[in-house]
This record gives sequence, C-alpha cells and structure tokens, in this order.
Amino acid sequence: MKEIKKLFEFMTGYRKIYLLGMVCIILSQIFSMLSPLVVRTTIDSIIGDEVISSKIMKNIIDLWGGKFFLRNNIWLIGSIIVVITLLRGLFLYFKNTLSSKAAEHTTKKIRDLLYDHIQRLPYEYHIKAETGDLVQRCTSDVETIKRFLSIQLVEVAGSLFMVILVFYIMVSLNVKMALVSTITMPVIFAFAFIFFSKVKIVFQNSDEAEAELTTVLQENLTAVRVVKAFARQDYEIKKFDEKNKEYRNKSQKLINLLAVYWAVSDFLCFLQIGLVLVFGSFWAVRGDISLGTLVAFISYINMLLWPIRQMGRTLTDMGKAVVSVRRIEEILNQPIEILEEKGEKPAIHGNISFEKVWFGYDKANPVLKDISFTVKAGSTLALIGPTGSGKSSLVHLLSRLYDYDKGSIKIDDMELKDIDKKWIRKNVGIVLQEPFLYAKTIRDNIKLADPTIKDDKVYESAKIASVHKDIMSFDKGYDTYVGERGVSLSGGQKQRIAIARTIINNCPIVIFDDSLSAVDTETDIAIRKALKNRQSKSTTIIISHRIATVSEADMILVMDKGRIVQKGSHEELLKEEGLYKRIYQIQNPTEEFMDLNLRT
Ligand SMILES: Nc1ncnc2c1ncn2[C@@H]1O[C@H](COP(=O)(O)OP(=O)(O)OP(=O)(O)O)[C@@H](O)[C@H]1O
Repeated sequence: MKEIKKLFEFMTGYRKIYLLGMVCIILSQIFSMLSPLVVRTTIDSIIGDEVISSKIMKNIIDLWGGKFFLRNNIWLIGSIIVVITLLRGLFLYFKNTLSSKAAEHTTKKIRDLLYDHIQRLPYEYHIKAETGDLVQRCTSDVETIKRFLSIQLVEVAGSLFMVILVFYIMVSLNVKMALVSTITMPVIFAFAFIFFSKVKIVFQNSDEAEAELTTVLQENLTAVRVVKAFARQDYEIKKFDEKNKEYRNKSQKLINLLAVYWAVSDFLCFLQIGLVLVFGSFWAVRGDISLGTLVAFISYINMLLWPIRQMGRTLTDMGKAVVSVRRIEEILNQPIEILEEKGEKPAIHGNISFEKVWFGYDKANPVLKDISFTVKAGSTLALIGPTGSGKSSLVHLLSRLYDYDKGSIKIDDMELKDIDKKWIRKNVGIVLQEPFLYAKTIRDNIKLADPTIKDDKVYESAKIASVHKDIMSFDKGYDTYVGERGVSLSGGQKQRIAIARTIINNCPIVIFDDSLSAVDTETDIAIRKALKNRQSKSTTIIISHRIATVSEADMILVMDKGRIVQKGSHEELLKEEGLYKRIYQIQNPTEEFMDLNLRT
C-alpha cells in the first residue's frame, strides 16, 4: 500500500527508535509469557510430581536449589514472578517513551514538510484552496498519524510476536489444546480485514466533514465584519449547524461501525475462551492433560486474544492514518512554484514594456488580450476600467504570480520570464486591495520585509502613507499590537499601513492595486502627493476606479474586457469620446456633463 510506504518514508531518521521500541515491547511480552510457564511448572512439577521434561527448566530449577528446596520455599517463586512483572513493566515504559519520542519527531517532520511545501505552492493554488481544509490537514490529520505511530505501530510488532510465540508455546504444550484455542482465529482475522477496508471509507467521510466544518468556522471568523454588517448571523448559524450535523452523523457512523466490530469480536473471543474451558476441563478430567497445562492455556488464551482484540483498534487507527497520509500526500504532490533560482538578477531601473501580451487563467479564455504599452522608469502609470476588465491580472503578470501566454514583457530590456522570480518580487512592491496585517506591532508590520530597518525610515514611510498621525494617536504608538487581521484598525488605516510597508522597501517598481479605495479623497491626494515627491526614482502603477486617483498619472490605460481601449493622459482622454469620459461624467456629475450623459 503506497500510503504505508509513504509513512515509512516519513519515519526516516527515527526508524531505529521505532525498532528499539519494538524490541522493548517484545521483551515485555516475553516476560509476560514467562509467568504462566512458571505457574504451570510450580503446580505440576514443584508442588505436584510431574517429571520435568524440558532440560532448560530442569537446569533453572537446579540453579535455584532444586525441586524440593523450592517446594519448601514457595515465596522464592512468588518473588521471581514479581521480578518478571517488574521487568515487564520496565520494558513497557521504555517502549512507551521511545515510541512517543519517535512519533513526536516524525510528526514534527511531517508538519515542517507540509508547511514548507505550502509556502512554495504557487499563488494559483492558494487562491483556489480552502484555508479550513488546509488547516485540517496540517493539524488534525497529522495528529491522527501521530496517534497511530505513538500507540499502535510498535504494538503491531509486539502483538504479532505475542501471537506467534504464544501459538508456538501452546503447540509445544499440547497440540490438541492449541488447535481448540485458535479455532475461531480465521473468522476473527477475516472479520478484522473487512472492517479495516470499511473503516477507511467511513473515516475519510468523517475527516472530510470535519474539514468542511473547519472551513465554515474559519470563513465565518475571518469575515465576521461582513456577517455582522449584513446581519447574516442566523444564516451563518444555520450553515454551521448543517455542517456540524453532517460531521456528527459521519462520526456517528464511525462509532457505530466500531461498536459492531467490538461486539462481534468480543463474542468470538468469549466463544474462544469458552471452547478452551469446556474442552480443557473435559480433557483434564479424563486425564489427557495436566491441571497445570489447563491453567497455562487459560492464561495463554487471554494473552492470545488480547492482541487480537486490540487488532480492531490498531486497524482503526491504521485505516485513519492511511486516510490522513493520503490527504497530506495530496498537498505534497501539488507541484511547487519553480522560482528559477538560476534566472537573471539584473539591476532594475523600472522601465516596463508590454508587447502584444495575451494571458488567461484558463488558456482557452484569455482575460488579457493583445496588451501593448511602455512606461518609462520613474513615471506613473494608472489603470482604470470596469471590474473584471483585467487590471489586477495585468499587474499579477508583472510580479510573476502568473506567466503570460503570448507576447513579451520586458523590464529594462530584459524579458521578464528570464528574471529570477524571487528577485523580481523583491523589486516589484505591491500593495494589495485587501491588505493582510500580521498579529504583531505596527512597527513590526511596517518592517516586515527587513526587521533591521531603522525606525526613522518606518516613520518616514508612515508619513508618506498619511498614517503617522493615526499611529501616534494610539496609546502605544508604533508598538500598538495589531489583532489578527488587524481587526482593531479601520480599513483605511490598514491600507495605509500596508502602503508604508511596501514603500519602505524602496522598490524600483511599486504597484497600488486599488489600495487607496478605503481612504477618503483628501488622504488619497495627500498620499499621492507625498509619493510623487519621494518616488522620483520608482515607477508607480496605480489601479483605481476613481478618476481623481488616476488623473495625475503620466499615462492612463483604460481597460475593458481584457483590452486596452484608451491610452493617454487625463487631459487627452477627456477630449476623446469613450469609456474614460463616461466614467468621469458619472463621478463628476456637473450640469454640463449631466446633460451630456442624458443625451448619450
Ligand atoms: N485566479 C483566477 N482564476 C480564474 N479567473 C480569474 C482569476 N482572477 C481573476 N479572474 C478572472 O479574470 C478576469 C479579470 O479579473 P481581474 O481581477 O484582473 O479584473 P480587475 O479589472 O482587476 O477587476 P476589479 O476591478 O474588480 O479588481 C475576470 O473575469 C475574473 O473573473
């Protein structure tokens, strides 16, 4: 089974510890099996008069002073049993410590592997993936594997050894009794394997239902503002309740399945004990077997049945672990983003040129069509157009979140695809539409890319982003802690902190993807003015739906349905009939334009 192979791979580096754990459990099993043998020999040969046939046993008895000495000092045998039990406990302790240690290390390794891989997955994967489901795979699924590794894996070896050894001892004691003692085993095994294949399916359903529940919870907590603003609480409670019910039902199915397994396997186990008692007593009364042999078989049958009963738990945990490994593998098998470390790392000045560029998330449906324009280093380009016209997609290409399908994009005369991805992202700063702030202080958020940046630069960037005054009005100023997702800040404050965080890096190309939308017009003007004064060296690309925001750009691209439909400065575009003028009229409804608007 490939999941078991993968699990074995995860265990690399700790396999010896698991092995040592297995040795410890085997030793503890050996000690637990010795007790019935000692009891049997005591009853039959020390207290009774049966001749000791085993040479080893004879030697051991002689070593302890002989049969008659032991008969008079029975307390010595009691002490031996106590020592055996102590040793058994000691090895069990070692086994538990070793297997838990190995399991903790293995699962840490899996978590690291997963986290590392998730970090390297392309942007495309992340925007489609459900966060709750990813969280579930990194936490709950890893825990399931840990449970199997720390509790069951080593036990499997112990149980197997126990079954083989007990069976061997039983056969060497009495073949007839050994056969009676194992008569129901084939049925128990067959039943356990049917159960194993069932449990995998049922657990997969329950695990997926749990992942859906986590997704709903995560979405709801993240979007708590939207939920409150639209009074969606009842809807959300209902949605959660449905998923919760679904998860409960699927978990219940798993519990029911386990209950059936325990009931049937317990019935078979008790039937087995009953058979040993009935046949054993019958043969003991007839004198076919000794009383000591019967007592030993009663002990051994319990030893044999215990791991077989335990098999249900082992198989359940193994089935769950197989499902969890599969779910983790699904992530690990996702191709990572190739960052082309060998790509060029030229000094970037900020000249950009697009030449007949085509791009589509799905190749058959291009969202950018035949895009051509050039921007000189240090100048400002603005993109305006209806939603879905392709503005964000265009800037995604610039930071190589996606690669263009046709045409050419050059930065300072070097083809973008030849430039190292990490390098380009270091040089193209982007302020996103919905900025995410970390649960750190404002200062740490602004210094995110380089914690060694001096505080002076932090204040300077915050001033350019028009957020310095806001920050200073907080009790702890720059040391104010931003709650998860910055919920304690206003949308505009978050946007401006994100702007400060980007401009502090002095990237030669800076993109504002609708990132001034949450600030008022006055602040918008102040930020752009400060940027203009400062960023003489950076090429600035501003995406906005607001004419006021784009009007001062050196060049404005008007986009519609993936094409550039107009190009020019604000003044030039106002002279043309077209989309730009219409947007302007809608946003500036003066009488003259109202008239125009009504006539067209
Ligand atoms: N990750 C994606 N996968 C598939 N299609 C996408 C993806 N992102 C955007 N699109 C589609 O590409 C088209 C252009 O979207 P884009 O986000 O570039 O538009 P936009 O002009 O920036 O819109 P807005 O002003 O609303 O931000 C839209 O039809 C959109 O549905």
